[in-house]
Amino acid sequence: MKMDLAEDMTRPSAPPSDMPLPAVPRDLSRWALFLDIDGTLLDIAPSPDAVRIPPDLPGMLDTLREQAGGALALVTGREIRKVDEFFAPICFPVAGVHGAELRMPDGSRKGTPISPALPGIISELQVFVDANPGLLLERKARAVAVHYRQAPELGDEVEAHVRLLVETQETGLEVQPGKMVVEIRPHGVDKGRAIELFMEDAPYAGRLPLVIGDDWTDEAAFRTANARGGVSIRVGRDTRPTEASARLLDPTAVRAWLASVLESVTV
Ligand SMILES: O=P(O)(O)OC[C@H]1O[C@H](O[C@H]2O[C@H](CO)[C@@H](O)[C@H](O)[C@H]2O)[C@H](O)[C@@H](O)[C@@H]1O
Ligand SMILES: [Mg+2]
Repeated sequence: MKMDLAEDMTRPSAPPSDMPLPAVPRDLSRWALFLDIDGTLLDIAPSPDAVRIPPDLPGMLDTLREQAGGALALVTGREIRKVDEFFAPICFPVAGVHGAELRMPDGSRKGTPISPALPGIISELQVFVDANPGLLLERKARAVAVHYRQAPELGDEVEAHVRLLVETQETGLEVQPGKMVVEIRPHGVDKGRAIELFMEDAPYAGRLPLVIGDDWTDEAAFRTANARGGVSIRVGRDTRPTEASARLLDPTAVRAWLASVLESVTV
């Protein structure tokens, strides 16, 4: 059975001593904020559509964006259309599908081509999921995810099956493991590269990236933040290796920390 180390909420709540809590930035004009969604801003739920959006979260993020001169983006494995549903009516700049879709602050979009191999892989995965109760298929335009949260004992089998489909032929796709999920995303994209693209232009250019994330896909974003002298904050209680330099324990702590950032700049 796969270990979902990144989110075992039953563990004691003390952070590892070598990972400090992040300092609260006082001058938001120096920072560009890049925030992951699932497991960071939102608590993990039993299934992708069961997440709860805290009612005050969209407004708080919007105020943060305003206080940061617009230099905030959501960087997520979700599709942009799903992010818009979550935060409606507010439309944030977004890197969706682990960086395969981008919406810039002016509303312009960039996206990687859809792999011609994807429809066939999705059909095969649907058969696999139908044959294994508890598995759930999440379809995206450029990607697909097999969730095993309701059948954790199938984690290894899911990953092996997905790797077989993706890695034994030329697909232009890559396997992206996550929390109780194995995803397939376009080759050559990651959250770090997405942040680099945002950082090329106003209002992000010239600022320091501050990245908050909780999962394997966020490690590329942490590397980008670190390489640019920014701050990388890992969310979680476990001790798995990470390139982040600071830690917050869970999404509740993230939301409280972001509220404290706002307080420190608006007082
Ligand atoms: O990059 P993120 O914003 O963290 O998105 C990563 C994936 O998150 C979602 O799946 C995860 O959250 C679900 C809801 O809490 C949970 O049920 C699932 O087990 C997690 O893997 C989402 O469904 C994926 O599309 C995202 O790529
Ligand atoms: Mg996440």
